[in-house]
Amino acid sequence: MKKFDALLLLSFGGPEQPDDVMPFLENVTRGRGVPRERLEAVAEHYYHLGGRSPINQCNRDMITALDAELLARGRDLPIYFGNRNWYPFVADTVEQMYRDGHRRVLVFGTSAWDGYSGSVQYHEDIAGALDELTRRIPDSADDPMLLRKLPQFCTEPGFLNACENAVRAAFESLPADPAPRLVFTAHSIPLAADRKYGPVIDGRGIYSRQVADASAEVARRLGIDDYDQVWQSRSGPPQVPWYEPDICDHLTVLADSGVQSVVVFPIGFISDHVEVVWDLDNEARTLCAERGLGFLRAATVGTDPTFVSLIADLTERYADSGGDLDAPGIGDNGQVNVSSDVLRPSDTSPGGIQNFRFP
Ligand SMILES: CC1=C(CCC(=O)O)c2cc3nc(cc4[nH]c(cc5[nH]c(cc1n2)c(C)c5CCC(=O)O)c(CCC(=O)O)c4C)C(CCC(=O)O)=C3C
Ligand SMILES: [Fe+2]
Repeated sequence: MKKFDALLLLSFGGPEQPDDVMPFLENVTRGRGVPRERLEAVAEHYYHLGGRSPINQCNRDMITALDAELLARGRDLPIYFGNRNWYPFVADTVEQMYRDGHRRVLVFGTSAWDGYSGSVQYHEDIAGALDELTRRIPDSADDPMLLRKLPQFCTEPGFLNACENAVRAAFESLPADPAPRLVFTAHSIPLAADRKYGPVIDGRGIYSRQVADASAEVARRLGIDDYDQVWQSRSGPPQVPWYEPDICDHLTVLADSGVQSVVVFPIGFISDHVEVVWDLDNEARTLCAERGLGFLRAATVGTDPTFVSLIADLTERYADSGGDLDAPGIGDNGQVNVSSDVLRPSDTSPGGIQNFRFP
C-alpha cells in the first residue's frame, strides 16, 4: 500500500501586483452574481494595499513553519502550494506533484469551517484539478493519484487554543479597567446559502452555527460571559439578506452605548489577508477612531505554534491510515478507509475527511 508522501496547502489566492487585481476578482466572482460596483469597490481596497494581497505570503510563511514542525517530528513530507483564484493555481500544482512522482497526497485547506465557501468549494477545486490532470496527462489513469482532504478544524482543540492565545494576548496588552468588549467577526454569507449546508437548526446552517459555537468556546475559555459575534465583508446585491449585524454597524452601536474600547478577533480567518488588513484594520479602525472607541484587533491564528502544531497533528493523524484507491471518493462520507482508531465523529460529516481520486 502506498503511503501519503506529500502535502498540498490549498488556499484562496490573491493578486501580487495591480494588474492582477481585476483578473483575480473576476476569477473569484465568476458566476456568483456579485454586482460590478461591489467589484470595483473591492478592487480599490487591493489598490490601496499596493495591488497586492498579503494572503500568498501568509500561506508561504505557514508552509515554512509547518515544514519545520514536520521535520522536527521526523517527517520529511514536501509541502506544495496551490490556490483557487490565483497563481499558483491548484491544477498546476497538482500536475507538478504528479510529475514529481506523488500519488498519495494530503490536502490542507485554509478554512476552518464547513459550508460552501470554506469546505465544499475547496472540494470542487480538488475534483477540478484531478479532472484537469486527466486531460493534461491522459496516462495518469493507469497510475492514478489519490488526494485526501484533511477535515475542517473549527472544533479542534489546537485551533481553539490558538484563538484563545490570540485573544488573551490582546486583552493583556490593554488596561484591565474598563474591560474592553470582545467582538468576534467572520465573513458574512447569504442566509439562504448558509441553509443549504446543514443540518439546519433554528433556521441556521452549519457555517453560522460553527462560527457561533467556536466563538462561545473561546469566550468560555477566557471566562468572558458577555461578548458579541458579528459579521463582516458582505457583498452581493443589497436585496439579498446576508448575516448581520455588520461589524461597522455594530461598533457604532457599541460606541453610542458608552463602550470605551473593543478587542476585535477575526475568528473567521486564519491569516492577515485583505478582509482583515483592510476591512478591519482600516475601515473598522477608522470608524472607531472617529467615534472615540478604543480599537484593538487581535492577531489571527497565523503561524502561532499551537496552530502549526495542529496542522502537523492532522497531517500525521491521516497520513498513515490507508491510501487505497478503492477508497470511496467525494460524496461517500463516512466510508473513507481511515482506520477506526483515528476516525473522529466529525470526520464522517461533509467537512470531514474526504478522498478524491481519478476520476
Ligand atoms: C465564508 C467565506 C470565507 C471564509 C472561508 C475561507 O477562508 O475560505 C471567505 C474568505 C475569503 N474571501 C476572500 C476574498 C473575497 N471574497 C469575495 C466574495 C465572497 N466571499 C464569501 C464568503 C467567504 N469568503 C462570499 C459568500 C462571497 C460572495 C461571492 C461568493 O458567493 O463567492 C470576494 C469578491 C468581492 C466581494 O464580493 O467582496 C473576494 C475578493 C479572501 C481573500 C482575501 C485576500 O485577497 O487577501 C478570503 C480568504
Ligand atoms: Fe470571501
